[in-house]
Amino acid sequence: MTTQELIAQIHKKKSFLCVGLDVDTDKIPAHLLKEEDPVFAFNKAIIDATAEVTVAYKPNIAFYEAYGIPGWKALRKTIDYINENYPEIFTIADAKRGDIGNTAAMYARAFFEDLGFDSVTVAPYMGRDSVEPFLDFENKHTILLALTSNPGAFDFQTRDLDGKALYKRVLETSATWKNSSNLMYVVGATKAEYLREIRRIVPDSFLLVPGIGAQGGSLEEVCRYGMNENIGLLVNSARGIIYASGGTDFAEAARTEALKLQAAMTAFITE
Ligand SMILES: O=c1ccn([C@@H]2O[C@H](COP(=O)(O)O)[C@@H](O)[C@H]2O)c(=O)[nH]1
Repeated sequence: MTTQELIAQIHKKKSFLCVGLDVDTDKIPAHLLKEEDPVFAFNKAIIDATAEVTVAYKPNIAFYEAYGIPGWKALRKTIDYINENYPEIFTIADAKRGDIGNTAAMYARAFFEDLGFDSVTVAPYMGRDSVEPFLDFENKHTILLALTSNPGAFDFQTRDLDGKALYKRVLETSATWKNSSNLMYVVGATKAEYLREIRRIVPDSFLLVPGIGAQGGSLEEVCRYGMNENIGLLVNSARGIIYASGGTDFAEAARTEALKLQAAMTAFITE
């Protein structure tokens, strides 16, 4: 998907909501456990209930890898279901990969070519040659970890490197790489106060912002400091939406939560 198509969809749906599909079989409604593929059954119901107000889905790959081969099958069915039924929706493989160049190229093939995701999250710490193989793919997007939502972000990312915080070096340096227009960045909603500064460095890039809902980040602050003239944000919520109810009404409850977030987002979108 092109960035322009993503922007058009945001304006059409008046939403920049990304729903996280982080499926834990200990948390899904008990009646689904009788299904042949409970993870896919859960995702399908969540997707159908939320697609109208959602512009991106983000399965975190850990939640599929944890179930071995059945988990990978559920992931493939999920991405195929989205691509076949909701091709206008942007898909993110939250895999946080990063390795030497020839290995990175295989990760890129796995997520972009084989699975057919629009984007993948990548850790920047092995540097240019570990990221550029992802950037070679046209109309595919590499979402680099910049300033993450967890408390451990302060262990390294905000530390000084030659007079500048490491996360700022990541933003500045990556922007000089080949095909850097295919880059987006992860910035945690719990770090909203950094967004003004981040926007000075990457004014035009899309930011994937996890950390509202269960992690306590503020949507209002993210919008106030992080929005650019193309909106430029994909705000993710997983647990706050997909586990809104543990009963048979789980999909309806997820839709209600997604609608609440979309309504809050709409207020920030000016035509
Ligand atoms: O900095 C980061 C990077 C990624 N994540 C991921 O986003 C979701 C958040 O889920 P919630 O349930 O809405 O908290 C999850 O997949 C994380 O691994 C993040 O939280 N922070």
